[in-house]
Amino acid sequence: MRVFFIGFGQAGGKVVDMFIEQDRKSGMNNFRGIAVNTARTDLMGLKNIELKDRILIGQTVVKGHGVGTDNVTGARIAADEIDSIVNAIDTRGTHDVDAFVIVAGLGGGTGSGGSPVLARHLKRIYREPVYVLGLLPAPEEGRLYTYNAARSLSTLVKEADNVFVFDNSAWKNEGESVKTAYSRLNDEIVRRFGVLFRAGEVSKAGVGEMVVDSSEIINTLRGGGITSVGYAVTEMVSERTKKKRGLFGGLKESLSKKEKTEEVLMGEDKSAKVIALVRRAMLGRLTLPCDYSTAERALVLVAGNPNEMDRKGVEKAKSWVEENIAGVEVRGGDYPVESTFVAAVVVLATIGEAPRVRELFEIARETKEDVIKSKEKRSSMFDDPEIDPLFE
Ligand SMILES: Nc1nc2c(ncn2[C@@H]2O[C@H](COP(=O)(O)OP(=O)(O)OP(=O)(O)O)[C@@H](O)[C@H]2O)c(=O)[nH]1
Repeated sequence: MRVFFIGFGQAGGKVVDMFIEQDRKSGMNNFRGIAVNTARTDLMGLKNIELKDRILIGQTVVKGHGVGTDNVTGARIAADEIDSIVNAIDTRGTHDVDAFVIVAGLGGGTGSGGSPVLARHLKRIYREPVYVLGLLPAPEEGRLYTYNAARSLSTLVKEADNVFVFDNSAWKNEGESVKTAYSRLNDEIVRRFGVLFRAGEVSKAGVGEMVVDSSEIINTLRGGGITSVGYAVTEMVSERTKKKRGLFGGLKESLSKKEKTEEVLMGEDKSAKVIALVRRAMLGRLTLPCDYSTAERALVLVAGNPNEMDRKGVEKAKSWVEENIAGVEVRGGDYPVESTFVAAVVVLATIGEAPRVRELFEIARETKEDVIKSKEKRSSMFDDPEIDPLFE
């Protein structure tokens, strides 16, 4: 899949910078990316996005210092400067792009407020789908972050074609602060979404048996709403690969009778391993912990060495996923890469129930009520008819 990333705000910029780095290292050149921010220093800190692709907005309003966690200002600045953002995207080239992915921390100001505005405009201008990868704040960051994230997320589900959610709090370790966890969390994000977004593109390892096309990813995400992604990885080198690579590698292709029997057993073994890997991906830690049985659609992607791929295994794993989600649409296939590792990605699309999202909205509702009450209290303190102001 050819993806155009837009990193909005500090967190979004950092994550997109890492996607670009990963893409460069893989030599595949599938990703294109720009960063948009109201803070000059955040843009200066990026390493892989070219200087000309770092767009500073809101200079006349915040003078390059960021919007200070005010996402209403973030949204206003994005709306005022939408032409220059879209222009930067256009200049970078969009003719061969399969999808746009906006990445943003939903708890802050610039990315939280700006990403729904940008999603709306991109959807109006382009035919390609517009997805958002939204990072949820940890509760310890305070109620303002939670309130911002709830407002941003509720707008994003209306404006974007689908929202991938990554919950920072689900991924930081017990006792660890979210700030010290960032680089580990970002590695996790880029690893799983990198495999997903690169699917369908021809890698050095060739073409897969059951190739996942970008249209399958797009169809999986068609239902909108929010989506969570599972991932698992294992080292999986069959005896045959080892033998081929080993001391006698290349000397003989014909296997003895005993070895042939072993191959058949290994075939089944490979299939069982693929199924186990996919189960681990879906039942393990998801980007957003959720009730997977409420997912409307799913995509199963197995990436690894073509020798270790097993069509039957992928098919059985897809059936297992189908039995466990609400809907019946499960797409999937393999994706060959030159590696001794095999990774499974399970996309649980259009989820109906995620406790963290419910909690986020609950806290946001209470926060709004508290803010209104304290405003009323403050204004009543000065609201004394006996005391005349100096002038009206
Ligand atoms: N996963 C992850 N989350 C981050 C990172 N940096 C910030 N966040 C989260 O993103 C939210 C804040 O968003 P930022 O991107 O820093 O804010 P911004 O969009 O630049 O907006 P302002 O700074 O208010 O102008 C918080 O909930 C942070 O926990 C990061 O590198 N990785």
